[in-house]
Amino acid sequence: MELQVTKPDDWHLHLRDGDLLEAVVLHSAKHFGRAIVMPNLKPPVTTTVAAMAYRDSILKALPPDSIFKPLMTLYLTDNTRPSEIKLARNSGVVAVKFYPAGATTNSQDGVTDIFGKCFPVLEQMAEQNMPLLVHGEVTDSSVDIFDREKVFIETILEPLIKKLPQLKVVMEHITTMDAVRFVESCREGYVAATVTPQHLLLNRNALFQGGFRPHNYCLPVLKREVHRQAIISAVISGSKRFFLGTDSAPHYRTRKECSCGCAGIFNASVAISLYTKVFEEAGALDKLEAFMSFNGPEFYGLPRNSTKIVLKKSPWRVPESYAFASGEIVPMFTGEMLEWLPCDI
Ligand SMILES: NC(=O)N[C@@H](CC(=O)O)C(=O)O
Ligand SMILES: [Zn+2]
Ligand SMILES: [Zn+2]
Repeated sequence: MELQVTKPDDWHLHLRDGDLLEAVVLHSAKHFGRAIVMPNLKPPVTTTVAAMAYRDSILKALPPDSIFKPLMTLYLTDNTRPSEIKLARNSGVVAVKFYPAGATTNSQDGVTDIFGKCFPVLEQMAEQNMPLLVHGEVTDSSVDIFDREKVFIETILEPLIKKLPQLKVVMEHITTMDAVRFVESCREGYVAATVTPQHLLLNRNALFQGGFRPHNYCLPVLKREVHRQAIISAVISGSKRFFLGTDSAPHYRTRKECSCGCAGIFNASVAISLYTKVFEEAGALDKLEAFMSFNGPEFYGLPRNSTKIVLKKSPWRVPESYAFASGEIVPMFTGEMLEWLPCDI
């Protein structure tokens, strides 16, 4: 069996820099046309100048014949100025990322009060039609880690959208039925969400299957089965509000398997196979192409990719790990068999 689809894009991706960038970028460039590249480097990409330099280093890490296009983002801080947004827009930066300070990997320079100092920046973004990409979790240590997305929606996102209804917002890597309901309740074309393979295929039991599984640890953390089911229903509904964002977030094996392991799952090499598995198992392969290749560009006001890929039903085994001179990276579904193989035409 074969399925032809328009080449997908990845609307949420971590490419890192230095050795790690060189190690992972080809996995994304192989099957995705474009990717929104997250700015949570050390130090973070807070200026247009830094975003352009980062873009250059990504392009340099690609083979000369690659047509993969990195779409750049800025990391919002309490000190970002409205003038930086204008500059970013004019330089081709596509979005601004809002990390609540302390919410996830390399977020310590993130925002402490979105309704305070950042507000003029958000107004400028709404004016420039620049989307705000959100890591939607509160950081309050009194809020249970499994409730942080829900509380973020209630205390930050709902009031934010009320105050600035013209601002485009993407709720990244949604994990709960609360997020699904929230996104569905907002104005189409203004609020959307990315969905990862891990939040479609794994519930929180996957963190503790026969022992602790650090390679299934990401943020927002995996949730209960009811939430996973709600996210599947959302993506197979055909709604334009949901689109592909892998959140592929590589960390070396030594940084995952240790006493304080990093959050993040590397899935760039398996993502298309895994999304296809989800849609096939839900009997919704007819909705896969819009989710992978149409809804994202439409939200961002970009054209669809003009080339196609083929998904072949041809079983293959996911490597146990990818070894590089700089270290080893363990992919999602390590060592397991997958049914669908994405191929270029
Ligand atoms: N998802 C993760 O668990 N980690 C991401 C950060 C993020 O997307 O929140 C990372 O950069 O490692
Ligand atoms: Zn995040
Ligand atoms: Zn991410």
